[in-house]
Amino acid sequence: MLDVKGLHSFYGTIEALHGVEIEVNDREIVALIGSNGAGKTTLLNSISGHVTKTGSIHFQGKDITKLAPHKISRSSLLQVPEGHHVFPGLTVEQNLLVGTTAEKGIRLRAGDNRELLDMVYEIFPRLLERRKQLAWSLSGGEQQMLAIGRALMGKPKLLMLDEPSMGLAPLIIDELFEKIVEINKNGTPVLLVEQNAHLALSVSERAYIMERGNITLSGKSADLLHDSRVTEAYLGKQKKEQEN
Ligand SMILES: Nc1ncnc2c1ncn2[C@@H]1O[C@H](COP(=O)(O)OP(=O)(O)OP(=O)(O)O)[C@@H](O)[C@H]1O
Repeated sequence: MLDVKGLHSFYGTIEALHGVEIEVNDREIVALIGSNGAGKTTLLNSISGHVTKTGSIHFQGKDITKLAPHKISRSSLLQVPEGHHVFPGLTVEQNLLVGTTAEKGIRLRAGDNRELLDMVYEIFPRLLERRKQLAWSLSGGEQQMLAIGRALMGKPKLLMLDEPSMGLAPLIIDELFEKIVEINKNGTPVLLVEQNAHLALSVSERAYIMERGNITLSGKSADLLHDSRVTEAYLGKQKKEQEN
């Protein structure tokens, strides 16, 4: 499905990723874990075509290494960036309809997209309740659901989520992650960037641990959940954050 080999990514002359290799298979949730600055966002942005790189990225057997970002998203490899990016002055439903434009040209009429809207509303009933509300008036959790819902409107063949739990209260995070599992069970593979190692490992099949631009550990999430190297790295990060 997604196969990244020997990936080196650059900001100007600075190399941020040093030969990263990951793969995501059909139907999997794969987690990418690491502390601040490890290179997780850079990896997602490299896959979606926003960062200069060398190496190779294949998606569904096609070489997408050199494709422009809009062409990559047209092949239904869709990314939900960090932070709850919504169009604040549009309603919930208008935000969702914008999600269909990447693939098919502009079509902002609900009627043309009824099935897709119904599918998103079934996963996120809260968005249905709030469909006429302006997006700025939603809570952080609802905005994150809307950002994910908008990506679902593009019928992703792979969904890349960057820190969906960022800034959300624990109960909302639990609800959001149940939805992510549901989306995956409906057939969409997910590459999930998440600093909360425990949460990420609990919902994923496999995981990669990133440190300073390298993958340092990978394996089945169930095994990594009990691996002292993971626990220690995660607790180390928490400790550092508490000190700051
Ligand atoms: N636009 C940029 N220009 C220059 N350097 C950057 C840029 N974005 C990220 N970096 C650097 O690349 C490295 C990886 O950062 P990245 O944001 O990918 O890490 P991350 O694991 O996603 O961390 P976070 O959890 O903070 O988002 C860091 O050293 C960071 O300072």
